[in-house]
Amino acid sequence: MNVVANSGVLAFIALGSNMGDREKHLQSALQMLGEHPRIQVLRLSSIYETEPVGYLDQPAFLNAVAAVRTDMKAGELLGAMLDAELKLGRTRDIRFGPRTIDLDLLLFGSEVLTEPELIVPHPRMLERAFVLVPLLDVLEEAAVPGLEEPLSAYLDGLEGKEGVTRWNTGLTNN
Ligand SMILES: Nc1ncnc2c1ncn2[C@@H]1O[C@H](COP(=O)(O)OP(=O)(O)OP(=O)(O)O)[C@@H](O)[C@H]1O
Ligand SMILES: Nc1nc2c(c(=O)[nH]1)N=C(CO)CN2
Repeated sequence: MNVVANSGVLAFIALGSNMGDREKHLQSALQMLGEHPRIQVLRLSSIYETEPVGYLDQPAFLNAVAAVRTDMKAGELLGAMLDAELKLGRTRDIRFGPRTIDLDLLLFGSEVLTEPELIVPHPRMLERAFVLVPLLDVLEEAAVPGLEEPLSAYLDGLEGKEGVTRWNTGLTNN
């Protein structure tokens, strides 16, 4: 266990992979986040296999969401996430295209940030069933700032949610 204990901010991170050993990439990213001295991984959603969205000519993804606690600022947490992506061989070629690992910061407590390099809540999360389905697995105490309806109502209205199916896995955060 690390130093964060019960203080700090509750944040939610989306994980996605559609290249190589997808499950291993999710597992490694989660492990790297958990080994960071200022990040405590609290919960991991179920893993979902999801049809690609945005750029369609690419393999299916595995997606999940982790709930973490940190005493870092949002920008510092994003830095740790980018480090983990780089260590796992992430390159940025095609926008919305294939990737070994993608880590997106969905929510950081109730903060609203609009810097170009960090927008929170994540600007596309409400349009993405591959984010909302796992987020609803782990979201308990966190509210999403600025919502007019419960998060599940946004998922109900989305096309493409049939493309999100539970993936049988032993992957767990325990
Ligand atoms: N909430 C956020 N989470 C992660 N990155 C963000 C966020 N807001 C802004 N960014 C910026 O977006 C940049 C590009 O991110 P990335 O390459 O992961 O985009 P993408 O995965 O192709 O698209 P998407 O963000 O729609 O998933 C990052 O370098 C980061 O600075
Ligand atoms: N199903 C799915 N589709 C995507 C994903 C993803 O994680 N899952 N990530 C993207 C890049 O932002 C673009 N499209």
